[in-house]
Amino acid sequence: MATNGLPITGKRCITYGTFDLFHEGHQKLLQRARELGSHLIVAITSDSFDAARGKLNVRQPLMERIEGVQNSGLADQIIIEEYQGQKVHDISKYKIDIFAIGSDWTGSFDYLANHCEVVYLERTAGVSSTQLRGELRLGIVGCGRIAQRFVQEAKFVSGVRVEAVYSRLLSSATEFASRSGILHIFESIEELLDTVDAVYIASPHLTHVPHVTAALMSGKHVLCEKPLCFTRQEAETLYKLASEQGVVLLEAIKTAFLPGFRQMVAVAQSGDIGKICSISATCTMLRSPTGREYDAEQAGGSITELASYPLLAIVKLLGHGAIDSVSSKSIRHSETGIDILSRIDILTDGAMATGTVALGAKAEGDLVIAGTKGYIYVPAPWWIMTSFQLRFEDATKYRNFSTLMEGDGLRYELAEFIKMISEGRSESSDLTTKESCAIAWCIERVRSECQTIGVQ
Ligand SMILES: NC(=O)C1=CN([C@@H]2O[C@H](COP(=O)(O)OP(=O)(O)OC[C@H]3O[C@@H](n4cnc5c(N)ncnc54)[C@H](OP(=O)(O)O)[C@@H]3O)[C@@H](O)[C@H]2O)C=CC1
Ligand SMILES: O=C1OC[C@@H](O)[C@H](O)[C@H]1O
Repeated sequence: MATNGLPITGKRCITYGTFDLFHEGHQKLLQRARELGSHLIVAITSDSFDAARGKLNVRQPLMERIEGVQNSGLADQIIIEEYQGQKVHDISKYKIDIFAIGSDWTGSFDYLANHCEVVYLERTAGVSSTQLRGELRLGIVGCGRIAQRFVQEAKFVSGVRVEAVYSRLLSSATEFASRSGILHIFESIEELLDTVDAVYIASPHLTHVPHVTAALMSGKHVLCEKPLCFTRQEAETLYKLASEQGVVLLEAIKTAFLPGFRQMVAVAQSGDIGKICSISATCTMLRSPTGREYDAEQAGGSITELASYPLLAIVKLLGHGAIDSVSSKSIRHSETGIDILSRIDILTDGAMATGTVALGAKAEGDLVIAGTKGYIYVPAPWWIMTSFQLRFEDATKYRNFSTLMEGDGLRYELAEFIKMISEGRSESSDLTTKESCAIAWCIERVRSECQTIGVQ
């Protein structure tokens, strides 16, 4: 008898894994799996499947991981695992007798016992891909709403451990640390910086520049919440400092790192919609007038809180060097004076863009990118996009795109940050230094020349 062209002489065994940085533990596991039968199939996870299930810090691309398994000489056949539920299909397709997997998964695959024998293999103690990748010790500065979400998301990114926290108030940091299982709490940012390899700055806007500066000065990699700063000069100074110190500085505009946004940018730039001539991006989030976002002393307002998102789309799609003019109009809050709704207009040679942001008005948060041949429509909330549609004059010729986004999306920026550090890269193509500086420049122009058209 033959299955997929392969003769069967005994039991057929299958095992699954990522096999990143192929090591002795993998070798021994495959050896044990091989001894269970006469034909061993090794299923290696595809890059996109790993990303979709939240395994975001795999060092080697699929081809290199395949090579690692091949070089072991232990696999009779290698296949790729691409989707959830594939194991059941594989067992039937390849006429599998035994499903084998490391004992760290004990219990997880008992459901396959209806299809074949399930064996959990002993793992080699003291060696793992995680160990080989090493774990970056991350400190968090500020422990408010975004930090709370971030610390949960960080659990899904391998190669990093949130180790310490510093906040303005020791009581806040202590409470946050005990809720999140963080070991070290510090009363000063300097003490925190002494203990970690990298920091995530999640404190309010006006603290970003001093905190980032302190971290870079002490040679730490920095992931900083948006907006990184309010002027181009500040942005350029910070990136120069990062480069001089040989560390990574990344602005955490989460949208830039989402699989959906990456794909949308690629489609927009593919020529399918022709030449981009107009962008309209709206981002509104109602916030309490008593919160940080309405506090003028803390640089509150719709522009500082939300403009990073539309500006990211505009700068990414029109080009960081293409912007000729930036202007804006705002409606302000009668009591605090902050802008509760602002419209930013950007012109380039041959294209125009509008970003609308609001903390005190609600609108459809969609994104429309118009081109000479068609347009892209991204439904609300586009800044955490998971789908978009390509549309044309002939309304029947649309194409739908959808991508998986795990959690609330923050894990992707962290995964890119960790990858940059491990690969010794100072630039991310998702959000380049120049793009981040251009966004800071637009915020600077808008803040200095904004026309108030009324109060509410
Ligand atoms: N990417 C995203 O989706 C989001 C990004 N953000 C960005 O993150 C930043 C923080 O926003 P958010 O979490 O909403 O804010 P919060 O007001 O909820 O939290 C801010 C935290 O910073 C602490 N803090 C205040 N001043 C200082 C200081 N001088 N030094 C250290 N810590 C300080 C406060 O703690 P304490 O009790 O100690 O004063 C508080 O825990 C903003 O810049 C915002 O734009 C915000 C939300 C979402
Ligand atoms: O960037 C943001 O996105 C999420 C919101 O909750 C937050 O206020 C804003 O800063």
